[in-house]
Amino acid sequence: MANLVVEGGYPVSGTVRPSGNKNAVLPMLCATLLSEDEVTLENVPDISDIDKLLAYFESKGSRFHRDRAAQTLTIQHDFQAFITNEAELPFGIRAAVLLLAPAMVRSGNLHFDTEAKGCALGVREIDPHLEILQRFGCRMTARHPCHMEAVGPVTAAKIWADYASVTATETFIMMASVAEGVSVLNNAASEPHVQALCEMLVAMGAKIDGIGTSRLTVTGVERLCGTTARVPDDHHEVATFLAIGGVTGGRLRVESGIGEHMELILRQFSKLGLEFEVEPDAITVTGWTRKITEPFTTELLPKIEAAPWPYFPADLLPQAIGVAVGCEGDIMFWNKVYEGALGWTGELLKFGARVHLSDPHRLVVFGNNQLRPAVVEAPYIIRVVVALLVAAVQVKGVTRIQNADPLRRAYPHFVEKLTALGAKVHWE
Ligand SMILES: CC(=O)N[C@H]1[C@@H](OP(=O)(O)OP(=O)(O)OC[C@H]2O[C@@H](n3ccc(=O)[nH]c3=O)[C@H](O)[C@@H]2O)O[C@H](CO)[C@@H](O)[C@@H]1O
Ligand SMILES: C=C(OP(=O)(O)O)C(=O)O
Repeated sequence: MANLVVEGGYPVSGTVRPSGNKNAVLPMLCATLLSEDEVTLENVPDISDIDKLLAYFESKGSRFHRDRAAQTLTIQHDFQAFITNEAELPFGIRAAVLLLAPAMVRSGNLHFDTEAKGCALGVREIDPHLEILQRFGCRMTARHPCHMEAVGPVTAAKIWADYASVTATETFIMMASVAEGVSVLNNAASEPHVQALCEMLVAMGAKIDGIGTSRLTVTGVERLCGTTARVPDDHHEVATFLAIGGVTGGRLRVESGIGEHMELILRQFSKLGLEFEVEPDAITVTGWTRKITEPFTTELLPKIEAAPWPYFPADLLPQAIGVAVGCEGDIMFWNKVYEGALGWTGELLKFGARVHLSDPHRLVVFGNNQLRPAVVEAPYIIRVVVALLVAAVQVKGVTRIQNADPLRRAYPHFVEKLTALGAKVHWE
């Protein structure tokens, strides 16, 4: 495990372009297995989750060409190699669960361990995925490790999900795209990455209605063809750059055309005193007042709530908490998604921040802290490493973030990018 050493107090300024969204490229890459043709992905981030998926595909004889400098990846699968499903699914990444649907379509028969956990945010359920496979006509014949087999052809399903799960929606979309008949998912997730998967599949010949809404209707097709698809820029990385620029007193311009996805995100960060200039193809953080916006309703504590899209994303709540510890007022953070996503906040005490974990979902951050550099321990949660970094860059002195490796799962060359913008940060 590697540690990050951060010397805070230096403005992070300039212009930067974000990378492709990890949570978009992963389902897009898994969905390439639905076609026999070559698929090219553009704006592919150089992250370790991709390396793990490609190692899996390589073990199955898939051919690919990856140009890291050009950020492109061309891949083609050998369908025959998937008939015996012997390769182990990758460990330590949630996206392993996204291989279940396309591998089942290819092989009709799947042995796997339920180890598709990813970040340590609480229980990472696999049940919704298994239920979707069953509803499309697969049968479970063994548990732990699990064995599933297709009973006949994949046939359409009408499902009303318990909750809007990102990866379970993606599993549904992949199954439904090639199932016989018309499938419907109610309570579908609609995150930008879910939309990106839908758009790629439509370009491959899939018939999907309701993209970006909570009800998806998919008419299955016999064959999906090859395509070239662009991975959308990562709205998490855009927001992270803006947060870091703002709390360091920098003026940082992030160039990207994903402004349509940023409105609510920027409004929540504005509650923390960050100031922005928005142009069609760029967002610039121009200042940080440190003042929390007080609600007109005086009985209310200011709050930022994270929930499935179009709410503020759970994957951005830690970064917002990292900003809040430097503010002058009090504010509550509410993670309506994960039951284990705020346990790490005790690490903030080491910076001298005062925080109160009301229950597993709600945290109050108190203002006017006298922050100091610290040695902190990152859990296996990508966004928490970033949150600790957001806290560290605003404090003069040297902070050490131990076990910061999860950063490499989603933020390509992040330390190099920050260094080029004036931050003092390095791996040790
Ligand atoms: C590879 C990938 O894409 N990972 C993302 C995906 O994970 P993933 O698809 O695993 O996350 P889900 O959307 O399934 O939600 C995670 C958990 O939150 C709970 N839950 C969620 C929604 C809800 O309305 N009620 C509820 O209780 C459930 O326990 C669920 O297991 O979406 C998460 C939520 O945006 C993100 O944090 C992850 O980065
Ligand atoms: C939680 C995350 O990822 P994963 O679901 O892949 O662990 C994340 O991207 O913040």
